[in-house]
Amino acid sequence: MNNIRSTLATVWRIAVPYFRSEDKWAGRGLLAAVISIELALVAIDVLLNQWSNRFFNALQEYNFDVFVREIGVFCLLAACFIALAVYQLYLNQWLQIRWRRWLTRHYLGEWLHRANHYRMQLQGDTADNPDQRISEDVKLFIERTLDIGLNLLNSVVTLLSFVVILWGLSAAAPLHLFGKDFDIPGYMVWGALIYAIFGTALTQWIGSPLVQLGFQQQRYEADFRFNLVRARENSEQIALLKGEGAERQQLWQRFNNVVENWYGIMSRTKRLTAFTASYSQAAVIFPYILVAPAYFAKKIQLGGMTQTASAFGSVQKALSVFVTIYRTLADWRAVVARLDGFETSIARAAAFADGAGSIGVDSSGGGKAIDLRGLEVRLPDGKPLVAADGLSLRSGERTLLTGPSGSGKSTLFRAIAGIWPFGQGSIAIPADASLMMLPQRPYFPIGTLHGAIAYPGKTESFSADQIRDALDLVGLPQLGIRLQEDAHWNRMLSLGEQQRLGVARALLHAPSYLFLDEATASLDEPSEAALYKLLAERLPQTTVISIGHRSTLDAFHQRNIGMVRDGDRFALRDGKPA
Ligand SMILES: Nc1ncnc2c1ncn2[C@@H]1O[C@H](COP(=O)(O)OP(=O)(O)OP(=O)(O)O)[C@@H](O)[C@H]1O
Repeated sequence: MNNIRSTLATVWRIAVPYFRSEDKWAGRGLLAAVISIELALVAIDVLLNQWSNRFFNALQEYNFDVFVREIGVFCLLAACFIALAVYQLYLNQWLQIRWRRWLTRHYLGEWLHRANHYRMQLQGDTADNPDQRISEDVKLFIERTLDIGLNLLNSVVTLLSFVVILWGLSAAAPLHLFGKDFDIPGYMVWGALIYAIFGTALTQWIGSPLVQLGFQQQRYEADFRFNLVRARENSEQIALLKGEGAERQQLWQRFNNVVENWYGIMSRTKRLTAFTASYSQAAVIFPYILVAPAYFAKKIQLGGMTQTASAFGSVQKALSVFVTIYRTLADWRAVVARLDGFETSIARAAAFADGAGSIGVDSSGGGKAIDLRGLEVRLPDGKPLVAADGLSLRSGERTLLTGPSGSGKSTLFRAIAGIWPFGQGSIAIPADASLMMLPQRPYFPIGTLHGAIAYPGKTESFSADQIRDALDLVGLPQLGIRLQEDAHWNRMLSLGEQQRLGVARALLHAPSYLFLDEATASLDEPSEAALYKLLAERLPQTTVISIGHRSTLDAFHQRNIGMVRDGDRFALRDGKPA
């Protein structure tokens, strides 16, 4: 029960913001329309139930006039039913896409906000495969929530309407057994209730493992898909290392998880279907058995019997809603749990960004330098990595940071960029400063070369001439004619060419602080020197902080800072490490 309550609370938390958003009037209007149509459909069911009494009585009495009139009534009811059903589906789908559009934008906004996506990865796998959450789970959540909600609403209203009818019919056809009448008020209603309770309890008992199995299935499928994509992305490395065998084996292992879990689902579903199919077949005949004695004792007519059977069917179906939607319900709960995990993980990542106990980045200061105060950078598990108290990166100065591999140079850059929360102390950044990080492997979105270089700015922020000039400067004039070509540039260009493009990007954006993390390490020394010279000439106002291992870099920097071991961590010292 607690479980159900917490699932419903989560559903409420995920669903309600849309109906309070800027699209609330469209959302509320469509929802109201869909609900109203559902109620109208139940009303038609009630009318059809009464119709069946009149129709079958007319047949039994060979009354042709009534028969013809009732055919007309049926056609009218059926036409209304069809029109309502068509529009209900149409409006329901319309609501789904508007709701999904809003929720997807909301999640994209939160996920891609201030490095939340990166911190979520650092936190472990509470929100594995965010792509699945944002694309598939949002869609399923909306579809299933509407489906289940409408089903439940239909059941409640059907129940209320038909219980009254069935109660009346029970009085008209008293329970007649062994030649005697038993006076049990509403005995058909009780019959339907007992039947439904029995069905629901057994369904829950047989089907409950399906919730967990469904959750796992989605996870294994997403894992398998993600690793296929990863193999595709790294196809060159795999081919060069002749890693196809290893790749096949680990993909196969992941796929085996999918298969094994699927066998579990199959065997459970088989049992559940055997039960639910028997249950619904028995439900067809059960009311006839209950009223047959009264019918054969000539206490009711054929119409009364048919109406009773159909009313019993409606009450029983409404009461057994759980049995019919069990599979959907199981999937839905798995989807709700995943979206809940995703939201929690985003919230934790966001809290980390500005919470206590993590590194604080203050970019509202009025100073002229980036100041590290009491900074202690740690690993996610809390182990100390770098102590950097009192370091000041003064405006216009060019600093080279050196130190052993794994000493935490890149992580220090991440902390300054504000994406590494683990640790304590603060980093003050001048309010008007713009920071740009150039890593060893720059990232280029798939698209035109023009857009890839302008990234993260908009394509139109730079003219084709500006981009061509920058390409000439970094030694890639041959790319000038390919600006409009769509490609996966990270795959197409050599690492050295990508690094030159990274420098072109920096020239165009002209940040006030430029951090180069081995950003030219794949180039030969003369080319690297030429690029550093270019940066000094073209960006004289920019403060440059580089990480690099080559001694030739010294010539382009005024200051050297070394990382030296200090107990269980590294500390910063002016000058090169010994
Ligand atoms: N996401 C992470 N989770 C756990 N440990 C990490 C993570 N990222 C980095 N580390 C660890 O932090 C340490 C410092 O890594 P970092 O990349 O900052 O070193 P570096 O000095 O830049 O090394 P290199 O010169 O080889 O590039 C390494 O031991 C690394 O394994």
